[in-house]
Amino acid sequence: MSLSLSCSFRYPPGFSLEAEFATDAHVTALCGASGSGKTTVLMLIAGLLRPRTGGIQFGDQMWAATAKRKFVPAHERRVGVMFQEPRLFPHYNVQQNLDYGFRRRSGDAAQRTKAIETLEIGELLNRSVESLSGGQKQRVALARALVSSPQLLLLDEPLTSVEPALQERIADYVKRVAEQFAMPILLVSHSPDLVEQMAERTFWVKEGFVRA
Ligand SMILES: Nc1ncnc2c1ncn2[C@@H]1O[C@H](COP(=O)(O)OP(=O)(O)OP(=O)(O)O)[C@@H](O)[C@H]1O
Repeated sequence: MSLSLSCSFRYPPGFSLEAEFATDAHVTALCGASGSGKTTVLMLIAGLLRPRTGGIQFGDQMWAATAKRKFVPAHERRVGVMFQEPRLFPHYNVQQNLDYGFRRRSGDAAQRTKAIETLEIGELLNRSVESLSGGQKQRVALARALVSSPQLLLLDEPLTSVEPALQERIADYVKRVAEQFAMPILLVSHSPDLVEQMAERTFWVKEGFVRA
């Protein structure tokens, strides 16, 4: 499944972005310094921001085309997003957070079991989200995004708070999910090492420019 962006965006106070790239890799990375615009690209793809000019296409679906005044809203794109700060439901426990992702999009039971095992969250299922560490929350958020079976998964700095011993395993797992479940993944990272481990294709983001 291919994703292509040819668009621009500007935050009112000044930061502007131009993205011009296309990929059909299982795992694609956007790599760049802090403040270069990586999260802004993810938000445009997720439909949480609207391009100022140009368009965004995923497979045969045109998600945004400013010339045609077309904009498909976030909830119609079936995109899973894991933000840098895990956005879990604080009043639900871990199990209930996973159930939310699973039921919402009739997920795959084998994938759910595998996600729990690989991310080592089996012992956390009855814990409240508030009691988890940053790395534990990140693993739960990643599992929730995976079990909701999106057609595209966006991960913002997925392994930053995960301890190094687990990072490699999770990186391998994410790669396998992208291949086996036909779920392309676009991830954002400032770490070239991590990107090298996970992604088949990398695009560099520099001061608001992303180019193939
Ligand atoms: N809501 C906003 N309003 C105005 N400017 C913003 C807004 N959100 C982000 N910016 C600015 O846009 C630029 C790009 O931000 P973005 O979050 O996309 O960068 P990033 O590469 O993901 O950074 P980091 O790696 O630190 O998360 C930054 O200069 C940031 O200050």
